[in-house]
Amino acid sequence: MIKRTVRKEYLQRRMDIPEEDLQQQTALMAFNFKKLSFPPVKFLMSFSPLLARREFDVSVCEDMLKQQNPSMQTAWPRIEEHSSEMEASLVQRGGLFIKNRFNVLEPISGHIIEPEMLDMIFVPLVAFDEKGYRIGYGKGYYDRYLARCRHDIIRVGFSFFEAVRGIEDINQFDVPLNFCITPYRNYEF
Ligand SMILES: Nc1nc2c(c(=O)[nH]1)N(C=O)[C@@H](CNc1ccc(C(=O)N[C@@H](CCC(=O)O)C(=O)O)cc1)CN2
Ligand SMILES: Nc1ncnc2c1ncn2[C@@H]1O[C@H](COP(=O)(O)OP(=O)(O)OP(=O)(O)O)[C@@H](O)[C@H]1O
Repeated sequence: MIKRTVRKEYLQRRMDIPEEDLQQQTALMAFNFKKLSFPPVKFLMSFSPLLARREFDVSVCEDMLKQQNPSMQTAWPRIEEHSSEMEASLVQRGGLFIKNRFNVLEPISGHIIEPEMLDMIFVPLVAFDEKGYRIGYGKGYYDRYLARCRHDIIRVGFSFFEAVRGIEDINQFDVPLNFCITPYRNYEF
């Protein structure tokens, strides 16, 4: 299947999940995330989920990582006005967030850190395949950003659904995940 077809199908499947199942699956995914062990994480880039579009709520997983890495600092993506670039903005507790043009909450204060600083990144996705390639909303923000990160950054995705068999139109810009957490299992690529 090609990205466009998979994107459409999985966005719809996500919207069709009943609310009570969503909560249960979120709990299972947090439980699965907890089973993984990672090297020390000093800087994490998380994301503010678009709950209306049924993105996975990463906050519990952020808290788990913070417990394991008490000095960890968390950054959130801030998109640029006139390009398809984004930056990691480091925010302290109580920092202010405001909705951007895609309705995503992003920090208005905080300072931008270099992508090379990040040890781990939670990557939003619509679907992923058996090799760890992911599909987002199709704007390429994450592929552009991941190209600027260290090669050993740990890329973690979360999906309510299992991997699709294979995405046909993968290109040289697509950066695969290292892990994808689903309610049923953890994938490691
Ligand atoms: N929670 C979250 N934060 C994120 C992303 C994301 O996918 N999820 N991004 C990942 O890139 C970046 C923001 N980019 C986004 C790009 C498109 C849409 C989106 O909803 N697109 C609509 C079309 C909207 C339009 O064109 O006006 C769509 O797909 O229907 C959302 C975020 C950075 N932050
Ligand atoms: N590193 C890059 N440099 C230049 N263009 C890029 C880069 N990465 C992706 N693109 C372009 O961005 C567009 C969107 O890519 P793609 O369809 O893979 O997005 P996506 O992975 O679904 O979205 P996202 O990364 O925002 O979640 C494509 O036209 C792709 O060629």
